[in-house]
Amino acid sequence: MDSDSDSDGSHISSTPPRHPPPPSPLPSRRALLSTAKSRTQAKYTSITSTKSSRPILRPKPSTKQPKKNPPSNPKTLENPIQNPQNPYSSPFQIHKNDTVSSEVLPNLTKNASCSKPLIQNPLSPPKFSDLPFQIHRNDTLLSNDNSSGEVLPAGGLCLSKFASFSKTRKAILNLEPAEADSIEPRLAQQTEKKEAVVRKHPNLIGSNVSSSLPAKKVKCVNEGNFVRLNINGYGKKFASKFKRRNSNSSSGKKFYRRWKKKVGVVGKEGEGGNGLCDEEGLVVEVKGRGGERMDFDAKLIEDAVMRVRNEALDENLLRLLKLTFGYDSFRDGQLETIKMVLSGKSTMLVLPTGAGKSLCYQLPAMVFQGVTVVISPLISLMIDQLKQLPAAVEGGLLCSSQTPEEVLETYKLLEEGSIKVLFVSPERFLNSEFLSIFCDTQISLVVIDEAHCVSEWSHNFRPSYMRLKASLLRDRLKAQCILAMTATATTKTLYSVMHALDIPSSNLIQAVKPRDNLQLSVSLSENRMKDLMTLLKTSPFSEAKSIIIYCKFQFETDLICKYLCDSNISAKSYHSGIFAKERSRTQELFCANKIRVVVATVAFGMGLNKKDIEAVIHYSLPESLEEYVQEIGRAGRDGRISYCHLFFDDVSYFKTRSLMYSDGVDEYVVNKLLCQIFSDSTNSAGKICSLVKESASRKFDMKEEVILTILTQLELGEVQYLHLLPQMSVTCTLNFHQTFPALLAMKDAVVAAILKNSEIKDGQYIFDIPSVANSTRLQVNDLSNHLQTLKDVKGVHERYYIVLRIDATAGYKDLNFPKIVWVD
Ligand SMILES: Nc1ncnc2c1ncn2[C@@H]1O[C@H](COP(=O)(O)OP(=O)(O)OP(=O)(O)O)[C@@H](O)[C@H]1O
Repeated sequence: MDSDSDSDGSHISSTPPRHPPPPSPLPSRRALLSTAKSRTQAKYTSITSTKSSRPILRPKPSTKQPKKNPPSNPKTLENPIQNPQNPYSSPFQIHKNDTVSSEVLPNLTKNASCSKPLIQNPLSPPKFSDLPFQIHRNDTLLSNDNSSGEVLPAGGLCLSKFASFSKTRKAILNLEPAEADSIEPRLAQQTEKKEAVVRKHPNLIGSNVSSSLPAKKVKCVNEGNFVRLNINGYGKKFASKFKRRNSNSSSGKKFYRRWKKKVGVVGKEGEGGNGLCDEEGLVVEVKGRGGERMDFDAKLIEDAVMRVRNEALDENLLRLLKLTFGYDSFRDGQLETIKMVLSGKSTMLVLPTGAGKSLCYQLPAMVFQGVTVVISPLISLMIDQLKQLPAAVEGGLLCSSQTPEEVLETYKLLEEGSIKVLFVSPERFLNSEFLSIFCDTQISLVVIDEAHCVSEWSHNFRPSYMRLKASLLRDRLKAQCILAMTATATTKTLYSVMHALDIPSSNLIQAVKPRDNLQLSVSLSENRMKDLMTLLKTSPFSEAKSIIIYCKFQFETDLICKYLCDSNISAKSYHSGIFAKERSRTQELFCANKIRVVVATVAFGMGLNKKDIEAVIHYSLPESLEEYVQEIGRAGRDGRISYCHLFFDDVSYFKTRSLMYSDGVDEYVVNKLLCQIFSDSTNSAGKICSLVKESASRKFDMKEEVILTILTQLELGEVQYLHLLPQMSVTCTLNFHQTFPALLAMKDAVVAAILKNSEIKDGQYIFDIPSVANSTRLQVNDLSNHLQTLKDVKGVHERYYIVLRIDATAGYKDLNFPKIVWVD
């Protein structure tokens, strides 16, 4: 691709315009537009130092906030909307080559007659020239010059230079053409065959589950089901046996059928999908890829695999690539990564979204004798990746939505060696049963997808990713090699991920592909709603068919959505306060282009597989540059010009700034939490206790993930104070309907313990699983299983509990918690 001159920073090269070019923009004093081709040389160091991605735990700042300086000039800029005299009525203009951000900005400052630089006071909005919105190109990026400055490819990686990393430059791939042997004609034959034959792909969701699996055994009414168990009291309305049985069986079957139907959906490819829950309950869409499968010649592939096993030469790898994937060449970074992984070197791979990271584990997975375990944060991602496995690679999936039968079937296939690539969620690592299956299964490679989630400094930190430490992966799973992959990470994040996973700095591979099809702009706004509406009516946004509007707060998304709908713009809001099913529906409609706009919080985007998003608008400031880059990176994945606009206003700036500390905790509340866990007289070593996520969050005024982070730290620190168990719903209600409870208690010790630990309400026994587990000395799992044998469990799990086993209480008071958890 042609390189563009540094100066203009906005020329779009060789990228097809999505729409006819917008009319030449009028020069506007109001419009602060740094059209930015994102081939950049971002001044990232200064940005990271002031607004690096935040850790989940950080000391709360002193309550004595420095006094705010009064805004230097509240009316810094004239608002053309409010000023009818202003000839430049549209505040939003996308500048093309001729409008140079570096010129616009000083002019703007001048025009705005700001008496002081905006950044002078730490609580004042920063100077625009210091803001992350000027994204300059960086020609050196494409060169092999290691001295190149900071890199900020929009939608891809943002890195600042970091001394301890020796960045591996992208290899200039100069592969010899594959030997002119029989591959070409056979490939041609395959392609022909492909049109004629649609073979059933082995990597269907649930294909690991035999379709002939017996459906859940329907118990006969007169079978010895002497108790009726319900969770969280949901069975109360089914007081009568008849109603309850009906309801229970239908619900259970529905879930089972749902899963089965989904299996069918994926298997049949291309039919409508059903929802699936991820570990956090998000319902996601499952769709087939629709007849893109490539028929394959097992013999040829086997031969190619053997050649690579003998010697991982470029030509051998290329041959395998062609045969398995049908590609003629490797993309930047792929060959290098594959070779590293095949030689057993743990590697950190940073490639932009869509650059082909998956191939870097898919191909080695074929070559390795053992299993490749891929850890992925969302079920939707796992399903996508499973579907994208080449037909020659058998895949499997373990997730919370599977029935016990499906899980067992997957374990069986693993044992038999019929699964080469296994997708799991990080939460699985809480499950000792899961970990134990790998005692007899060789794991050749562990892949950590979205590896930035490992770092507390990343924009998507997940406490459950914290346990993915090299020690666990190597000691417990006996993983021979680790491949961590991400598209977006700051240097700090990368450093902490590589540190946690024990990846040497020399094993960092990054092939940065600047997103030069994104046009970035920013405007000052005093009335964001009004300005947003104007923006949406102004070219090029008025022509964009698919738009995401990011807001900080849930109420804003609802408000804007309503406003848009009232203005005949089809829109839906998306935030974590909306039911998972509805969220899934919104995503589905958006992907099918049935709605034009999704107004969302940060909750929207991970796992979103839509290539033709034409605009991303930030109604509110993102919390970090990393977040911004990731969010705008969702636009224009089809390579066509796309537009990203950010509204900057003082109010949201100050709000965002103050909220940046909301993830912080102070010593007092940490102590309160520790007291609850350890000081409770019932909580001695070996005991199990539970915390209700929502109410603990309210009680201690800490976000759920902050609590989980603290608990994980207590588990993974030098002393193991506790052991986190998989989340579960722990309140149960029992109905005894065929036998007297006391009689049953004489036969069954668990029932006896339940009676002792229950509260009786309306003839029902309500108890808490950890209390019964403690008094019976059973593990919660065993207890739950035992309860299942008494009666099917019915329950909508609305409230999740964090269940933990206390391992050590001595000395917890000496924990100087902030020192343990506060990084940096
Ligand atoms: N060497 C290659 N030649 C041609 N196409 C390729 C090559 N490698 C990967 N692709 C294609 O590129 C597309 C994106 O690949 P992939 O999904 O692996 O990207 P990714 O980097 O994992 O993206 P994300 O960050 O969204 O997960 C896929 O359609 C894949 O088939």
